[in-house]
Amino acid sequence: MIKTLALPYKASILPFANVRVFNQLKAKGAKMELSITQPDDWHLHLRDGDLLEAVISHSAFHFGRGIVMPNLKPPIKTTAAAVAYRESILKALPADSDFIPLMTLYLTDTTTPEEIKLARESGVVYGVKLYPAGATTNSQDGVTDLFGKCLPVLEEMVKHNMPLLVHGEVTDPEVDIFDRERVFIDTVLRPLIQKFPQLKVVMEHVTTADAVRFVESCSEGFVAATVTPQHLVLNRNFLFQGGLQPHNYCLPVLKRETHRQAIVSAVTSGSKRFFLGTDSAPHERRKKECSCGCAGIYNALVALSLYAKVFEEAGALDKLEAFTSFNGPDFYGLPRNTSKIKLIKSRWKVPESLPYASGEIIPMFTGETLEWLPSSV
Ligand SMILES: NC(=O)N[C@@H](CC(=O)O)C(=O)O
Ligand SMILES: [Zn+2]
Ligand SMILES: [Zn+2]
Repeated sequence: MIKTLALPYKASILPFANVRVFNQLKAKGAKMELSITQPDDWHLHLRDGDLLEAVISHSAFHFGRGIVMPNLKPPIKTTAAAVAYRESILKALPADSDFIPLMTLYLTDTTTPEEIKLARESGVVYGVKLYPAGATTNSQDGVTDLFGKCLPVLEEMVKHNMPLLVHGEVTDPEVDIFDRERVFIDTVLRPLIQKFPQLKVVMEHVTTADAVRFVESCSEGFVAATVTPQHLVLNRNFLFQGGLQPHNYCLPVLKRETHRQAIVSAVTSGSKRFFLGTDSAPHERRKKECSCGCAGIYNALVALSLYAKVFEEAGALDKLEAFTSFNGPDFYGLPRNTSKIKLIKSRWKVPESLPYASGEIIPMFTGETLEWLPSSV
């Protein structure tokens, strides 16, 4: 029985997983499906309370595991808080779900090396998140001076092989918002990696050709990057298409077309350094559609369809599975999933709104028709 998350589709399905055969069938205009190892989401915002309850089933349907970001209010700064947050996620999961939340800690100027040790010993914390203070949603408590305040913690992280997950933008208001990732690489990331070559670093949601070049220049296995669907399919024109588009606003902000193309080339090249991280970031509609709207795109429903589209259009469907399902666990030193998921080449309509107890969420590509419908096997 095929389950499709209440998104009905009509298709005469020819099951197979071979991309060459797939292309032959495509040429003949037949309906097609891909079978791939269940993907994981290596950058995910699940929130808490009724927002958590509204979104959890979407991520749990598509992904085996998710690296859960700690930027709650208040942030998840301790292992004890991460353990409690994990419990509330498990409680909110649909009864038949095997989804595994991989927890993270929010790094502050006062995080202690002992906390890193506790995190590693807990067996449920898989990364420590660096938000430069003020860089993005709920980052007020983030780090103000990484090299001045966090060296002992970083040393401890190397000792425990604990990855540092980085929102890579400087916060200096003098720096143009479109340059903040590039400047962060030069002023923070490169010196950091020179100082700690053994530190595992994930540059989250890369948006520029500069980030791609930087990640490719680092040692494989130590520095990697997550890539969101929006930075693969949208450029900055989509922020202003026919008027201001708040649901296309996220941080780092969308960049110009040449940067988008560089990211597409990087992920479809088959490089092991890049893997799936949706940065799915739900906000209640009124917090996006207002005079000072929040950054964050809710893409959990559409992410796999969009990644598949990007790889298909690049003629690289044979590289999709490594990006969605192999490179992430390999980098984190975790086993790959053994279950499978299908992507059916069938048109489906994205819901216009997702109502929940406190309001509604507007999903990315609201009301539009996409191809590649994810379904369970
Ligand atoms: N990406 C975003 O625009 N927003 C994220 C935070 C983040 O990942 O920077 C959020 O928590 O809403
Ligand atoms: Zn971020
Ligand atoms: Zn994020």
